[in-house]
Amino acid sequence: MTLALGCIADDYTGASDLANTLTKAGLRTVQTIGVPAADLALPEVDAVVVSLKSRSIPADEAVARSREAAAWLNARGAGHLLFKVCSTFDSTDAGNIGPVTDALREDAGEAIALVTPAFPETARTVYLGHLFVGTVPLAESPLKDHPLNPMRDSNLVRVLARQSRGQVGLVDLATVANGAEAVSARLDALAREGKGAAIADAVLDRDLAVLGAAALTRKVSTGASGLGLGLARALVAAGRVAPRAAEADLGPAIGGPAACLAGSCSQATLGQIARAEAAMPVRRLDPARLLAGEDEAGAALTWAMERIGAGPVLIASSAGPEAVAKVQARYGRDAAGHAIEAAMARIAEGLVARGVRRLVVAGGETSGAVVDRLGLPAFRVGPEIAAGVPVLRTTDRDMWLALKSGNFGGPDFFADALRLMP
Ligand SMILES: Nc1ncnc2c1ncn2[C@@H]1O[C@H](COP(=O)(O)OP(=O)(O)O)[C@@H](O)[C@H]1O
Ligand SMILES: O=C(O)[C@@H](O)C(=O)COP(=O)(O)O
Repeated sequence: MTLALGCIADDYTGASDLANTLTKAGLRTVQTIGVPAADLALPEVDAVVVSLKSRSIPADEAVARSREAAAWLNARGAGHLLFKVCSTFDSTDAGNIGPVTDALREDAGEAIALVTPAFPETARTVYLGHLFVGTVPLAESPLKDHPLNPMRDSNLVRVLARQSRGQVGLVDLATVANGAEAVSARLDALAREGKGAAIADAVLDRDLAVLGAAALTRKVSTGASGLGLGLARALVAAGRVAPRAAEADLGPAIGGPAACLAGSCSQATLGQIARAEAAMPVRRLDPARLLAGEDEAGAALTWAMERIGAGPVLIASSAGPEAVAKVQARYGRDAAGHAIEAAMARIAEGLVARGVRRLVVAGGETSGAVVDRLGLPAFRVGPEIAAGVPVLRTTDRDMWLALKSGNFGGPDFFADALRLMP
């Protein structure tokens, strides 16, 4: 298998978002969980997205895992490596976007990497290096209150510079408007000035096509699904991939009980949980009881099993910024996050042990904890539920999943997802 595109995603929901974008653009794509075993049987594909859970771990560990993934992808002939990060640039001043980009770029012998989280389809645009989420700058968006990585600076040149060893430059929209050659020339000029990375502006899909073509002339780039779309279009335009329609049939219906788990505290997910109350029973975990050592997970599982015969159920830990701040002040940010993720993973394991084969999970870290606990090796990509969220089918057993980035999906996301998981 020779890969046209090798991708390393820093979380599992981000990986399925990218796999969805690449599939829609005509690339046969598989999403693996972690760096695959050497003997993992994979279908013939154009792109592999290796999902890591490396967004919120120490930078040196994120670098080591990303290098392992790069080695696996390079061994399969990956023509270009895309490091997939969040379209809201979720990270802290300690990393990990800068350190991983630096490491992958240096290993590939490149002087500079193009970096852009722009993803216009989900209203993430970058202008003069400033990231906008919808109509507001990143630092005024709900991401300012993210439980793990509050984003309080919209200027990504500054944000990335704080995480990087070298300096960071800008490829502005006026340059992007002049086409891929102009972008490449600007990258060369910035590299001569000693810059190791450059944030690239993009506000429309056509800007992504330009950035994809420019990125493809180098071995490594960093971005969200938007850059994935640009790279996919460039690969097709260059004749390096023959585009194909997405697989229509991922296998027979599975049926049986279905459940949803939500650990994201994003505004979008909070609204989706509120809407789900009209459609299914909803159980809210009490983080304070859970962190005090009470068996909240066991109680939620018992609650679920009493109801699941009658239809899907939703279990959520999600809470608004004030409640999250209270829990974090008492137990610590990371300890609280990890304990809640572990409880969600335990609930998922219990549900699957009791026959659930249709599972929707909201939240990147939450999805990572759940999928790791279930030991799922890889997914094939099915139909799109909402922008950035596909239905997934496990490759080693009959199970449907949807891994939803906290911020994505329409108001009725949970019901929308279950409708596409027969
Ligand atoms: N009520 C809560 N209080 C504090 N932290 C929470 C609460 N509910 C969930 N969390 C934690 O918040 C984090 C949410 O991150 P994640 O699952 O990646 O969602 P998103 O996709 O919105 O980023 C997780 O670590 C989760 O365990
Ligand atoms: O690029 C995006 O916005 C998503 O693909 C993504 O990475 C979201 O991360 P979470 O919100 O943590 O799920």
